Formats: sequence, structure tokens, C-alpha cells
Amino acid sequence: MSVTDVPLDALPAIPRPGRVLLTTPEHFEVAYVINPHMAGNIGDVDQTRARTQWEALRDVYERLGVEVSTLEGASGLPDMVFCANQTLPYLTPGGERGAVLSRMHAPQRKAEVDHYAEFFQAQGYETHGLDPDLPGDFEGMGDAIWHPGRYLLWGGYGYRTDRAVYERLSDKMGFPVVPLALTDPEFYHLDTCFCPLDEDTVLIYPGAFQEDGLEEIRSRFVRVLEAPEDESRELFACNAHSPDGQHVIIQQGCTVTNGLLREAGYEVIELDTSEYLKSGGSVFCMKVMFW
Ligand SMILES: NC(=O)NCCC[C@H](N)C(=O)O
Repeated sequence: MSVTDVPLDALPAIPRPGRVLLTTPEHFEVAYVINPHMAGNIGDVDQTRARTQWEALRDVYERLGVEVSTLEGASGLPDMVFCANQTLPYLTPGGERGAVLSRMHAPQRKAEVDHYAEFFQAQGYETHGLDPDLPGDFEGMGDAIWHPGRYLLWGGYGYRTDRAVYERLSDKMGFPVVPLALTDPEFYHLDTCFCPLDEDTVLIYPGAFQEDGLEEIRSRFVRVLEAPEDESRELFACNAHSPDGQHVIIQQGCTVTNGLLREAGYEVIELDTSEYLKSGGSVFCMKVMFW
């Protein structure tokens, strides 16, 4: 599976996705604890604030010229609003659009996937579940993140996704994958500690990785910006998103991280996602990009 020997510029170029899917938050709440951030927050979501924060995110994507689609959240699925997790949309170098469907780790989230399968099928996407003989789980773009502009998948594993899933996706679908072990339960998805901004630049929290993973990251990105521990843990600094390689949408208050981003030439857009932080999610988790 390793693509260690293939330099980034030898991998096929893939255009950045120009469309974003967001799921409406009327059923969002913290109703159970499946990650350490949720502990102590059951029943604490302020629905009005959650709606206002979600609308602000939607408005930013619209203002940046990203085509926004919305899916209605479903009753009884309080985490469905985190729409990075149920699928991995892809565009192959040959131009085929598809989506790998997740096998959610937490039983409480399993029923979310069908809603997204229907959405992507209606967009003309081929959808595929994991092979039934393959044990293990996969949480879509929570853990599997495309390198901006290249046909290369970064694959986090350890808490929600199993490493063997990447081996199968690589063998079967031809995805070149760099697996990355996650080592801290507060950074339970790759998108909590790894945020590629453009082909050359990534924002990470290094404390969430092993040394060999950090070497893989440093060997493929020209610039590695390191968010400090407090902003990464408490404010989800690395759960930011750059839809265009110029703007970075990020939880408000990440002062040190924002300084690094501005120094590197990005325009920072701060948003309040505090209601979603109670569930262990922020900007990156609340959307899925597709072509
Ligand atoms: N990190 C993400 O990609 N998604 C946030 C998911 C939060 C949700 N409460 C969960 O623990 O699955």
C-alpha cells in the first residue's frame, strides 16, 4: 500500500472539489458519549445558537463561491450534522465520481450512512460500501483526507477507522494511501489534528502522531504549520478548512494558529462553532466537499 517512493508531483493531479454538502442541525444534540470531548456535555447544546453557528458556516461557503447543498438532519441521529464522517467522495484521474460509504464505529451513528448514500446517488455518484468480508470500521473524511490537488489519500487510523480498510481501498480502488497512526484519544479522527491547506501546506498538531507519521507528513508537504497544544485540544484549531487554498475557516480564538496562518499568506475567517465543540467537532467535520 505504501506510496513512499512516489513523489507527490508524479501522482495524478485532481482538481479541488467545488461543492460542499452541509446537514441541517435541528436534531443535533449531545445525547451520548463516544469521544472524550462529549463527556459532561449531555443535554447541553443550545439549539438556537447551534442553528446560528451553522448558518454562519453556510454563509461563509456561499460568500467564497462554493456551491452549497444541504441535507435535512434526521430525528434520532444527533451526530448526523457532522457530515465529513459518513462517506469518502472521490474523483479518479479517469474522471469517475464515486463515494465510499462508511461503516461507523459507534452503533449510535450507523444509520446516518444511508442518508448520505441516497444524496450521492442522486448526484450521479457510484456508491460502494466496504467489502462484507473485511472486518473493521471506516469513518469517511473524518479519517481519510485527500491531498489538495493530488490523487493521494491520507488515512488516519486507530480509534474510528482500521488500518486494514486502507489496504483494501488501495488494492481495490487503486487509491494511493499514506496511513497515519493516531495516538491520543482526544484526536480520535485525522481531521482533528491534520488539515491540508493546499498542495504544499498542512496545519497539524504534531503531538497526535507517531514519529514515522510525522516523517511522512514532512516529506510530502513543503510547509508544515504546527498548532499549539491548547488551541488544538480545546479549540480544534486543526479542524479548520480551506476550500480554496487562500481562505482558512477556523474556530474563533485560535490566536497563535491564526498568526501562523496569516504569516503563511492565508486569509483567516474565524467562526464560533462552540456548540459543536461540545460534541467533539468543528468546521472540518461539519461539511463534506465533493465534485
Ligand atoms: N471529527 C469529525 O470528523 N467529526 C466529529 C464527530 C463528532 C461526533 N460526536 C463523534 O464523536 O462521532
